[in-house]
Amino acid sequence: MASQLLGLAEESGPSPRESELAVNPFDGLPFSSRYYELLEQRRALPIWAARFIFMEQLESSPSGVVLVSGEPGSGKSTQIPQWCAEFALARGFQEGQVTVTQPHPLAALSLALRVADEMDLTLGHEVGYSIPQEDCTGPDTLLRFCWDRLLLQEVASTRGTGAWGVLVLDEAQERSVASDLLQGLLRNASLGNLPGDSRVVVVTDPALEPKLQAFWGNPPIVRVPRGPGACPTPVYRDTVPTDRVEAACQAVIELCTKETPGDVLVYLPSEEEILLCCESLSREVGPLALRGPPPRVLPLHPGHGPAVQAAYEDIDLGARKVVVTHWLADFSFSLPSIRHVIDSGLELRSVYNPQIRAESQVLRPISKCQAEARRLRARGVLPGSCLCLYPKSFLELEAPPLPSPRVCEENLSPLVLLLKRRQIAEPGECHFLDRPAPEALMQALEDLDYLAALDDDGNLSDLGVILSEFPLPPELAKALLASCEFDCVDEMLTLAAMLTAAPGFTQPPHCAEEAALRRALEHTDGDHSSLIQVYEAFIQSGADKAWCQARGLNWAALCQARKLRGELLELMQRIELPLSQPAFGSEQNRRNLQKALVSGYFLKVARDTDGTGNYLLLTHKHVAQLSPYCCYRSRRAPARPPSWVLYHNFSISKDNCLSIVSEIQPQMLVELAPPYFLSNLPPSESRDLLNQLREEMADSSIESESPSTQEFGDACVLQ
Ligand SMILES: Nc1ncnc2c1ncn2[C@@H]1O[C@H](COP(=O)(O)OP(=O)(O)OP(=O)(O)O)[C@@H](O)[C@H]1O
Repeated sequence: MASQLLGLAEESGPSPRESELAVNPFDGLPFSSRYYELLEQRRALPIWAARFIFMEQLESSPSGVVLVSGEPGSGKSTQIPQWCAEFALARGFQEGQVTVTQPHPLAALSLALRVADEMDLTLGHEVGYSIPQEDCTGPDTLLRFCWDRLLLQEVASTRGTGAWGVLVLDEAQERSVASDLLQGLLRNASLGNLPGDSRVVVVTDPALEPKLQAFWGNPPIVRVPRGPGACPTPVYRDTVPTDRVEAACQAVIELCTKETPGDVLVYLPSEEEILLCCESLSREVGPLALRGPPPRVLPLHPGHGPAVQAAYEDIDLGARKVVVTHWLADFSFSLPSIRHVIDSGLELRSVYNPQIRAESQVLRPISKCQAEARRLRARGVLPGSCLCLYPKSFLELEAPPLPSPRVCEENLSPLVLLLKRRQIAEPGECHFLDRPAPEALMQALEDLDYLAALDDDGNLSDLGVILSEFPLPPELAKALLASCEFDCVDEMLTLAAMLTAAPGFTQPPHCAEEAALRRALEHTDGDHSSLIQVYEAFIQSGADKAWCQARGLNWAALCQARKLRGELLELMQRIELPLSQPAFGSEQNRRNLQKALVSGYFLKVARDTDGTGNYLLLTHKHVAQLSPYCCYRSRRAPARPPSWVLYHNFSISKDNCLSIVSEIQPQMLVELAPPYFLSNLPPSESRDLLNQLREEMADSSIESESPSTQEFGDACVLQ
């Protein structure tokens, strides 16, 4: 037994005198008093009772796989990684470090902070984390928390060591694409870098246990016993409120005025509603005549960044915390002080439709498993409450039992590119927990083929190999590669970072002054150039937060874009791609940028056929409008909207809109898109126009090598 070998302080529970002598086996330093303070809390977690059995199963599992199943908050995410580290330490870390995956980057960061504290080790040294644009690990890191998508990217590309002694796949019930795929690959033993005597621990909510048990072929299961304390019986509303934010605010105020003790957790469907609710509560709870200090209202969603950690802190002792969140806190972020839950029963999720290559924001009931997880958040020794802002029949009739597998709801092109990368598996053959729809896989293969990422045999081409190195959607990676050819790498790097970090305006300006400041950042060439202009102005401002606030820009997202840009630049230098000097603003640069963009985004082109602002998408007969934040709509004296546009996103939710849009010339499309893509377009007036243009351009290039065809002629190297 690993822990017996180590004789860890946890086993014996030393007296204060003994504790002065106990030494942390991971860094050789004496344990601090904080370690013992946290050890008391750890011992009180339900999972502590399963410690012995877990260590035994980890040691002796015939397949090397152990399944851990337990309710939210029972201590799985914080304790299992530490026990795995003890196991690996007893074996001298011969097989490599312990890697723990999380489906949300913020959860990986937050857990690394907590576990480093509990283990009395230094974050960034023995315990680290890897999330987008932040690698807080070092050569001494023994235990790493990692966003699951990053790990998948690491094992598929040449980045990272890829070796681990124990791999913990946490929160399997969330069904992220990366977690499902990693399980499929491990199950097939398709990962060449899987070391000989390594272990895999899959951690889940009990609701997914039977499915995982069958998938993994009956591995040993460690079931975490139920914790002490009662779980409140949910109280249901008779109807679903028309204004969820208002209903949630009123319920919080009622709890506050009744002075019912305990922190409150509010679940709303979207980030937008979380922000509205926080604003409204901050206004309304201040004037309440309460005995203690006013409640602290805290948002908990990905856009709030590392500040979400405040939900765990007790800065203002005695002040009630009201944490407003969404699906992010269904299974992650166990806050022990919560006693009251207010649940809207809904979630807003982005769902991809491969047939029309569009994202839609779908407002839907949460699964029964999520509803139960939310209710369990109010469990505790003190009496709690769970108010459901919907009738009991609502979820009984409409909700699925488990969260939907994301592999059935996301664009699979990046996934297929990764699978093809190390010939890990043919996407059609990979062992998925739930198979994605065949048409979704077909669309992904078709798109990769159009992007020239595949060769004639359907394997990854040389270009495809380079594309797979980038942590970007394939079309954006292609545009970045094309920028090497068209001498606009500097600008495209900025654009790739800005499109990924998405720091654009998402709310209307608050006042005339803000609107004027925003207008000054708009570029006549379209939204893509505006994004570059915003980034450059942000850097010139010295990355100033107040500068961003005055313009309604997300400062944290812009900082993230700056980091990502640096990361992409480093990657390009490492794989020795040619770079080019900045030239933003020149006419030549303008054209080059358009060419690079069209090279990657030719699949996302639309045409306004009659000047009314109704755009017909080229790849299928769908009509869309420009987003309200598009620069062509906010111009003071709008000229006729551009006829041909290239867009970054098409969303078919409430607004059916194209966002991040720039004008293009159809000639450029004819030159830069693969000819068979144009031939395969569904019949339309636009396709006829393009084919006509192609013939004319072919004729004129035979007659004379005109400057324009010469200019486009060098463009097909990447096809
Ligand atoms: N980031 C953190 N900061 C401070 N304390 C934390 C943090 N994460 C967890 N804890 C503490 O550890 C306890 C156990 O949480 P843990 O995340 O291990 O449970 P879990 O079973 O994994 O639940 P979930 O499935 O919700 O993640 C919490 O009740 C809380 O006291």
